Amino acid sequence: MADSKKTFFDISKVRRVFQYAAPYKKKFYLSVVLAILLALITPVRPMLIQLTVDEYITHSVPRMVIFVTLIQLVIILIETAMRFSFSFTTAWLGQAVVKDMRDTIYKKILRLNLRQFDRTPIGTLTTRTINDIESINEIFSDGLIPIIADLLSILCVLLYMFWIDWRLTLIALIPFPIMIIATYYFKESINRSFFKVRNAVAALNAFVQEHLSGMSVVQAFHAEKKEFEKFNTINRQHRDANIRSIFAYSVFFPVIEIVLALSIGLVIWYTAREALELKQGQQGVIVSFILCLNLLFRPLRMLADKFNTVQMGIIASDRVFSVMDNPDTDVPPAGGYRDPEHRVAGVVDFDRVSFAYIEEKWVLKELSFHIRQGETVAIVGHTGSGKTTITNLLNRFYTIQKGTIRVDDRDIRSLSPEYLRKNIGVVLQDVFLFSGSVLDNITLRNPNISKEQVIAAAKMIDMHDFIMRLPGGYDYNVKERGATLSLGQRQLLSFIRALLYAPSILILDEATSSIDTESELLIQKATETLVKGRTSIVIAHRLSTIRKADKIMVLDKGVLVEMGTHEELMQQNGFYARLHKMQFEQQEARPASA
Ligand SMILES: Nc1ncnc2c1ncn2[C@@H]1O[C@H](COP(=O)(O)OP(=O)(O)OP(=O)(O)O)[C@@H](O)[C@H]1O
Repeated sequence: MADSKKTFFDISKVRRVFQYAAPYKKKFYLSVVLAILLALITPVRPMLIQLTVDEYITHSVPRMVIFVTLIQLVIILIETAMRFSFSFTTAWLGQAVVKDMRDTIYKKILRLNLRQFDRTPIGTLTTRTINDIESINEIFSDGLIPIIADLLSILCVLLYMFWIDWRLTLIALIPFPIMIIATYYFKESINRSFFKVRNAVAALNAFVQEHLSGMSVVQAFHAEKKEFEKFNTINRQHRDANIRSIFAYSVFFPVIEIVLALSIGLVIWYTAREALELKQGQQGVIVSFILCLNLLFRPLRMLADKFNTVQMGIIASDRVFSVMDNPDTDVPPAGGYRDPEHRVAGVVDFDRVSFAYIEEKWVLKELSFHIRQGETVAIVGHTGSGKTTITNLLNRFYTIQKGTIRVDDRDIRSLSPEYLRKNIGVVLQDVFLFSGSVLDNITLRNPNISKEQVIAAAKMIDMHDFIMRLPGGYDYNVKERGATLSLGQRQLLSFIRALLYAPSILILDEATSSIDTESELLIQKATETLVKGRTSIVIAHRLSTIRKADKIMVLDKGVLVEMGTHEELMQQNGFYARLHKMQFEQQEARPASA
């Protein structure tokens, strides 16, 4: 709530949101002009009604009654057309702004440093991109411009009323303080419940999203009942928050009706009294005032709601701008070195590198090693020893705190990340597949890679026949009807991807388990094809890879404890030999469990 108060009239935020409407100036000015015209046309009908009653009905001029009624009809048609254009223009403006803002924020998210994704739950960024930006849309379609239009209409009607009879207007406005007080309490109450509803929706979203992803764990551990209870609690909070806001509306609208009835009653009472005293007709004024009061109350009733909408929009814009202004992007300020003509040779140096994801909790400590061009290096070590971290750092997904990482003798901090990453191919352990065809998942929709090239690469690692056996072959939708590919098959798809990008340096995180025999053999062969002729860093779990590696690096708690060939390290009978005994002898006994 404090947050909402702080940002309510933050003009700088409103201005910044409206900057996004700058490319659509014509639509913006059109909506302002329409708002003014609508305000000016609002008192015309009461005016004509008063004229009809006082002049033509009282003095029995039926021809003129029909004529003025026809004029009224035309005015109603014009007003309706203008109202339609106004609603359409403001909604159009909102949608155009929302589209541009979504593009901007998504572009920004794509460039954020990976560290940001460790800190911010994915759900939060989804909310920023979808829900918060939708609230900003409402600043245009239901908020600021409609508020200005309504206030102008109210002003015009009031001016007309004062012009007709200022005393009667003041009488009619006597019950207004009740309405102002009711509006204030309504606004506060709706605001509070709106926040609660929003939080409840976010909680529901997060809960369902997380638990659907982890459904196998829920079912495997028979946690359905507990999970349902948790869901039920959040669902109840959601219902209660909604009911609170429904209650506020249910009280507010009847109160406004009462105030309107009081005003009309006062107008009739006062004019009737005057008419009796002064013996003169006031029919036209009464009819016209009743219509004016209706025209006054209609926008007033919705004003509190619209103020809330603007307030929510401004709070949402604050959140969206905080993502847009996040300085932690991966593009170095000075651009960085690139050489589009040549690939890097693939010499890698880590020079006394220390790194911590979280301050002072060192994951890598004073790590130094040298990898020659074309060499295959296997990294082994216990889980959590820092193997994946080394590959993250080489890709510059994170920035090191101490030491230097060099590729071909150039500090990677001086290289453009795009150039660096173009030269590094990555095959992850758990390959993420986007919904789409096998082909799209291999090429990542890069138009420079033809289907023929993909087929040639697939043939190189014996995957072509497997893909052709899928329904639709290369067009098979990998996520269709939940028929996803196995871990090994997914990894093989990313082998094809790596082959196509022909990187100078290859990073391969071998899958540890659940690989069927066929995929295991294919992966072994594909690995041999892939590492040939390029510098390769393999986070190794397979004996075949480790034995054939030119060099094995043994990591323990972020420290390089041993380095050498398999034979050398076995002879040393140290950490590697023990690790080998523990992990790999068992594996050797059953090399490819199905
Ligand atoms: N994004 C992160 N934020 C904070 N800490 C992290 C992050 N990623 C990894 N760590 C921590 O850094 C340490 C090294 O992790 P890393 O993933 O490099 O180990 P690993 O040797 O590759 O392990 P595994 O064999 O299980 O994949 C671990 O203690 C881990 O908890």
